[in-house]
Amino acid sequence: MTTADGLQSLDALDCGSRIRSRRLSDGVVTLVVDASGLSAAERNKLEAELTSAARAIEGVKDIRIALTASQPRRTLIAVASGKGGVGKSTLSTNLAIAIARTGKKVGLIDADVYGPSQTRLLGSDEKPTADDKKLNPVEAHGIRFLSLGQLVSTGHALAWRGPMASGALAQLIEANWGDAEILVVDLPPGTGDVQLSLIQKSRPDGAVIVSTPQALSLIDATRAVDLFGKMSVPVIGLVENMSGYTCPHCGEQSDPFGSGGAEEAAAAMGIPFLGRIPLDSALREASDVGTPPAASGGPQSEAFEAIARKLMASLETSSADEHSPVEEMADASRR
Ligand SMILES: Nc1ncnc2c1ncn2[C@@H]1O[C@H](COP(=O)(O)OP(=O)(O)OP(=O)(O)O)[C@@H](O)[C@H]1O
Repeated sequence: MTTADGLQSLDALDCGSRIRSRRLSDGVVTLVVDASGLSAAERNKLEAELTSAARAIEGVKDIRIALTASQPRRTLIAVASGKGGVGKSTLSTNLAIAIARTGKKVGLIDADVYGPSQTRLLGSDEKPTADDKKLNPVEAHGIRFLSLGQLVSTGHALAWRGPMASGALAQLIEANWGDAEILVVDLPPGTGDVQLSLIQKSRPDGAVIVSTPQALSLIDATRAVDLFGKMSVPVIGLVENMSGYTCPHCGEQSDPFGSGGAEEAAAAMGIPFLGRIPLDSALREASDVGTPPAASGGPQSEAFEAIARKLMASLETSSADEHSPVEEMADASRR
């Protein structure tokens, strides 16, 4: 086989399509190979396969292989709350969509073992397919998503103990997220196994904590902030949901759950306040029928867009500056 034929023969290997460039000069083969999405073991196997094939080419004395990964680094954002029912899933859905509308590729993971609701919120009952035991996320409203709710039949309880729930979460995180740049994870309420497993195994880049304005919810939100702080996950900020109500009939403003409590609590904890989402029956109705307001760009989407902008600005600051304000604030909340 001639040298040129030898180099060309590498294409016939299973991994041949990953070769981005090849050169043979003075008996040295230099290959640039795309190793995107491969585990460490798979990268070693790929390197060994190419080395042995290149060694068989006539006149080859040395082989140099450069493995590159074109896959973007993914930013993992956990959305958490201390208490249930405060609107964590509603925020996760609409925040993910609002970020996607800024041009980012976004994935959403519904890790709420107690009540996965993203299939309803996104109006999709499509089941994910799988390749090589990896789940393929489903598309809806400009984002991709996976939910524990897709893995069980509707109305059936997820009676999972900690390790099972953590295993299922790992399956969702290690799915085929392709070119997704940001993954938003909708966590169950509280500070239990799923939160700990996510923090320990996947190290989120930041956490967004949701609370309603009243004291009981804020006390629990403080616990969630404390958990992330203790585990060195920067708390990006606190969102106040169900804040202020405008009567659709008479237009009177009222505050059924109080007002401004989350902003004060954020200041007291030394973490940023990301904004408030009004209590709005139109938001609940749209969520119930799987038409997330953030997707339409109407009046109900404004609060989510503003929070998405603050969150993105905070992430950009923290990636530009190694010891970012977010981390400093997380440090402050740890002290
Ligand atoms: N700002 C809001 N205005 C009106 N209704 C809202 C608002 N936020 C959430 N809701 C409604 O409150 C209910 C609970 O919201 P959601 O499921 O998002 O909360 P959660 O914190 O994720 O709950 P869980 O603890 O069950 O996971 C839903 O019916 C939702 O539509």
